[in-house]
Amino acid sequence: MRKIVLLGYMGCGKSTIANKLSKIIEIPFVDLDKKIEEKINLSINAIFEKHGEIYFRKLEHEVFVELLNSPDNLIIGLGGGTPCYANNHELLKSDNVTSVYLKASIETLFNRLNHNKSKRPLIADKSEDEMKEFIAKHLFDRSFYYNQAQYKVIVDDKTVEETVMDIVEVLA
Ligand SMILES: Nc1ncnc2c1ncn2[C@@H]1O[C@H](COP(=O)(O)OP(=O)(O)O)[C@@H](O)[C@H]1O
Ligand SMILES: O=C(O)C1=C[C@@H](OP(=O)(O)O)[C@@H](O)[C@H](O)C1
Ligand SMILES: [Mg+2]
Repeated sequence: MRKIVLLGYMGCGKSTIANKLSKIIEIPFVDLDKKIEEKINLSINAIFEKHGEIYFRKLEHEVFVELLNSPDNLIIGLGGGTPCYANNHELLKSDNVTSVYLKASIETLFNRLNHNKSKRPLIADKSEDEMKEFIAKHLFDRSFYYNQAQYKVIVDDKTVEETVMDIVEVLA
């Protein structure tokens, strides 16, 4: 069954946009991070703290594969790192998957993440100056994987509704 997969850097809006898109196109939304948290009954922060990032990436891969193999039509909101580990980007090329990269500038990401970092272990402890540099470098490293997506939607200066409508057009 069809899977619509939203990917992109932390803070680009995957979870927010997927939630709204789900209501409009009437396909259920599953957030990969939430599914991971439910599976082992720990928050993302606690998984990183107790078990480390490598364990998280393994779990993330397993849950992503489970979702892709589920018999339902689904919108899947990935974590920012999902396409960049365990060859997950190859899974985006499956016939039943439509992948959409929500592309945000460093400035947009910085503005959104600066007030919203406590639940994101990779940036939680960073100062403002460190954040800007970290996002710039990290986004550069990850762009290769994000650019594997079938479609790209720019999210800068758009409302949630505008981005959702752009995705609806791409999917039509
Ligand atoms: N136009 C917008 N589109 C999407 N998110 C926005 C927008 N403006 C502000 N935000 C905020 O940015 C944050 C995006 O976070 P989230 O949806 O969790 O992104 P991701 O899942 O990609 O990390 C949310 O706090 C959301 O309310
Ligand atoms: O970019 C990353 O490596 C991560 C992004 C997070 O998801 P969001 O992109 O939804 O914040 C979450 O999976 C974890 O904190 C790691
Ligand atoms: Mg998210």
